[in-house]
Amino acid sequence: MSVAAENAVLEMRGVSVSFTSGAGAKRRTVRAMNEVSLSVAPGETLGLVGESGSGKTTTAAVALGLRAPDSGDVRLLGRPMSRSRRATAGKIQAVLQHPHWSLNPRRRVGESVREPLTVARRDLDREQQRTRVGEMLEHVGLNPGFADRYPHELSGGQRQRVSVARALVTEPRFIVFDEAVSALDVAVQMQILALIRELQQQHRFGALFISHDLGAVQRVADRVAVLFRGDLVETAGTAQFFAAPSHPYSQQLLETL
Ligand SMILES: Nc1ncnc2c1ncn2[C@@H]1O[C@H](COP(=O)(O)OP(=O)(O)OP(=O)(O)O)[C@@H](O)[C@H]1O
Repeated sequence: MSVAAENAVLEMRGVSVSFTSGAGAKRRTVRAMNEVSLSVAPGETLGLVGESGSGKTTTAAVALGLRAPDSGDVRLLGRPMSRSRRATAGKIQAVLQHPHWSLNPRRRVGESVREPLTVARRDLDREQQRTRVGEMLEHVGLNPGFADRYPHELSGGQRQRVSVARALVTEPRFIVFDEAVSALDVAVQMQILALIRELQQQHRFGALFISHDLGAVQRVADRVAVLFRGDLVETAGTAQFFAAPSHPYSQQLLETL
């Protein structure tokens, strides 16, 4: 085991997931993940790239403890991954493509940011939780007064800042960003990517940054892992990957950049 894997926040070893769909002659099985091994160290961002259908979303679901693999080993902070929400509460968070998947449109954003605390930080009373929410909003560059607004009153970039605040509020050790900037304008993407980097330096969370956008990955990731039809075909340092990708599929991906 490598030194990085020993104290990894997330580690997958030989993880496989298959899906079977259809019936009779149309029945088919897809290997969404085939013996995938990867690790994410504290304070590190692993970029995960690959074309549509390569297994990125499935890998995210396994990394978040939402899907148990058919085989292989998944460890969070050195312990076997639990699928119990209570066991992982506060330790893992996700930032998804569309803030409306994590922000309830009928709830003021302060309540959405507070919600993870109600599960993970029962030691804090409501007032303490509200104070923490205000601090978090400021931390992601929003006025604490945004807590009283509804998601539709915010711009796309502001909403994604709220999603980042919600993800960070419990001080998680590991965050999955799944196409987290893909729906934003380029200028706003840059701001959010810079924010993620800045927050990571302060909080040292490990991150899995999933994106089909290689430019975004180049900006935010320390290492890059490439999925091709469920196989992890290459893992390399970001500079090395973009300068000289070793796998033919990686080279092909970079040609489209
Ligand atoms: N619930 C499911 N039932 C059947 N097949 C599935 C299911 N989820 C995923 N698959 C298949 O598994 C493979 C990997 O899918 P996955 O969504 O993980 O890829 P992806 O890289 O995230 O794609 P995209 O970028 O389009 O979201 C695909 O062939 C997909 O069709």
